[in-house]
Amino acid sequence: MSRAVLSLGSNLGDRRAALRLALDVLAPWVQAVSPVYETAPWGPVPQQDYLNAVVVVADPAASPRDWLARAHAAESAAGRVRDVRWGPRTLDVDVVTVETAGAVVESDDPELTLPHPRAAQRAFVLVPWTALEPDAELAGRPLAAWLAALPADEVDGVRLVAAQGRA
Ligand SMILES: Nc1ncnc2c1ncn2[C@@H]1O[C@H](COP(=O)(O)OP(=O)(O)OP(=O)(O)O)[C@@H](O)[C@H]1O
Ligand SMILES: Nc1nc2c(c(=O)[nH]1)N=C(CO)CN2
Repeated sequence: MSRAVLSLGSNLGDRRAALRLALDVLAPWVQAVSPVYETAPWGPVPQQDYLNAVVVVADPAASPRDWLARAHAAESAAGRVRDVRWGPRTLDVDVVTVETAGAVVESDDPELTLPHPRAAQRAFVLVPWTALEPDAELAGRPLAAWLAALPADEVDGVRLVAAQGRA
């Protein structure tokens, strides 16, 4: 069994529609969908607030590359154009972590680095993931510990807007 945690984000166009589209593309594999949060932009690029959520997906046969391909398929369905790094986008789907047969996959391949190297610094990933799996670990450390290490204003910048995954 392959199980993955995917992060969804949108801050361009109809943000709710983009998250819904991602859930539609990923529907065959979705096990759980977090609440939706409105989040202050992370990173150096000034831009609009995002809607973010996290989904847990599973598939007996998927490889880590399959999850990346499915993430990219969802982004393409939302018309994502790749331009500015960390800039605004209709839909961003990142592969946060993958488990195969219960073991966390580790990879330093630039095309698919696992676990995602910046997830632990992102309240917009940690808060929705914690809502789904409060006892989960990332890179060997509980999510709560990563969150406690972040500046309070970054965590406060993640605001619940919809209690269920369908925004
Ligand atoms: N865990 C991962 N999840 C998604 N993409 C990844 C991952 N590891 C490496 N990549 C590579 O990163 C490339 C750029 O991805 P993307 O455009 O989503 O980056 P970004 O959202 O601007 O920045 P970030 O990677 O910090 O989220 C992708 O083409 C992909 O091959
Ligand atoms: N809050 C928030 N900030 C971001 C996000 C995101 O999904 N949420 N995605 C980015 C693209 O890399 C850059 N900054």
